[in-house]
Amino acid sequence: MSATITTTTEPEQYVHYHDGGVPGKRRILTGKAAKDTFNELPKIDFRRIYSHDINDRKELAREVGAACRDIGFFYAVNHGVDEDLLNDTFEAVRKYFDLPTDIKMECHNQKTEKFRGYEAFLEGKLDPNTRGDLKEGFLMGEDATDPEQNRPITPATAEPRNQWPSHPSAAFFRPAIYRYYNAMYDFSKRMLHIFALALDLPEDYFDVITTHPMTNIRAVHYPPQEIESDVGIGAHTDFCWFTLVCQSQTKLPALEVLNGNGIWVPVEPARNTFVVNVADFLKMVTGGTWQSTVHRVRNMGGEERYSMPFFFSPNEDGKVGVLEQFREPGKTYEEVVVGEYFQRRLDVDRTTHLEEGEGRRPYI
Ligand SMILES: O=C(O)CCC(=O)C(=O)O
Ligand SMILES: [Fe+2]
Repeated sequence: MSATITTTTEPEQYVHYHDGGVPGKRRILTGKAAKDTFNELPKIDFRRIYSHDINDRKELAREVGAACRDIGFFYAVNHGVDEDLLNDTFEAVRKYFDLPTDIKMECHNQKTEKFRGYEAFLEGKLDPNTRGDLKEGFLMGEDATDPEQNRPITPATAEPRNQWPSHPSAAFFRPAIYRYYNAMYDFSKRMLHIFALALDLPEDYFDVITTHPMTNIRAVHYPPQEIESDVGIGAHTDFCWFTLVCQSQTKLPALEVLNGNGIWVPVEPARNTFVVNVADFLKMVTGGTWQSTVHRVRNMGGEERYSMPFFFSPNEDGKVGVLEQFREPGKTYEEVVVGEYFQRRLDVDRTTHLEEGEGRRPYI
C-alpha cells in the first residue's frame, strides 16, 4: 500500500516585457516568497552637483550609487535647470501636438534611418502583446548640421539627422526644443561625473568616450487611455548611459517601474523634478551591478499627459566594456561598439513600428 500525498502549488504568475525585442519575464512574488526590493523611488537633492567641494559631490554620488544598485531609478530635486524653461518647453510641446496631423506628418520618423521626427498614435509597439503604444512623439538628437548644436559628432558626418517642421505655424517648436536640449545636455555632462564618482572612479572617467555624445529628446503626448489593456509605452529598458525624464503634472501617476517582485511601482509626478534612470550602457560597464530597470507608461487618470525624456549616451564610435572592478577572474569580456548596439535596438523598434500596417508608411 502506498499513501498518496497531494501537494497544492500556487500557479506561477509572470510579468512580461520586451527588452529591445528580446522577450523577458519576471515572476510575481508575493507573501513569503517576496524579496526585499523597492516600493518607491528615493528623492536625491542635486544642489550638491554644483558644489566646488569634491566632498559634497562624493556625498551626492554615494546616494546616487545606492539608488542605481538597488533600484535603477531616482528623483533628482534641486537640479538647477531653470523651471520657467521647463514650463515653456512643456507649453511648446503641447502646442506642437495640437497642430494638424498633416503638419506633423511632414516629418514622419520613417523617413529617417535614426527614426527622428514625428511618430503617430499606435505606430510604436514596444510590447508586441498590445495593439501599439497609445502615444504620439517627436524625436530629435545629435546632428552636426543643426547650427543650434554647434558641436561635431562622431563619426564625422555632414548628413542631417533631424527633421523639423517647415510650416510657419510650427516655427515656435524648434527654438523651444533647442533651449531645453542645450540645458539638459549641460546637466547630463555633470551627471555623468556623479555616476563616475559613484563607481569610485575619477569624475572624468567616462568623458573620453562621451566627448561627442549621442543624445535624444523624445517629446511625447499620451492621451488618457480608456482600455485597461492599453499601454502608453510598452515595458522596456532604455539604451543610453542614463535618461532624464520631465513629466507633466497629472493627478495620477502614469510612469511605472518594475521591482524585483514583479510589481509595478508608480512614479509620482512632482513639480520641477527629474526622474532619472540607469540605462543599458551603465548596466554594461557595471557588469549588471547597476540595473537598467524595466518601465512602462499607462495613462489611466483621464488627463492628457506630456513627457520629455532626454537620453544621454556615449560617443557613437565609442566602445564600452565591463569595468575592471566588476570583472571575475578567468572570465572573458567583450566590448560593445556603442553605435552598433544603439542602432540594433533602434532597428528592432523601427521594424515593430512597421508590422502589418494599416496607415503605416513604408520606410523610405
Ligand atoms: O513618458 C515617460 O514618462 C517615459 C517614457 C519612456 O520611458 C521612454 O520614452 O523611453
Ligand atoms: Fe524609457
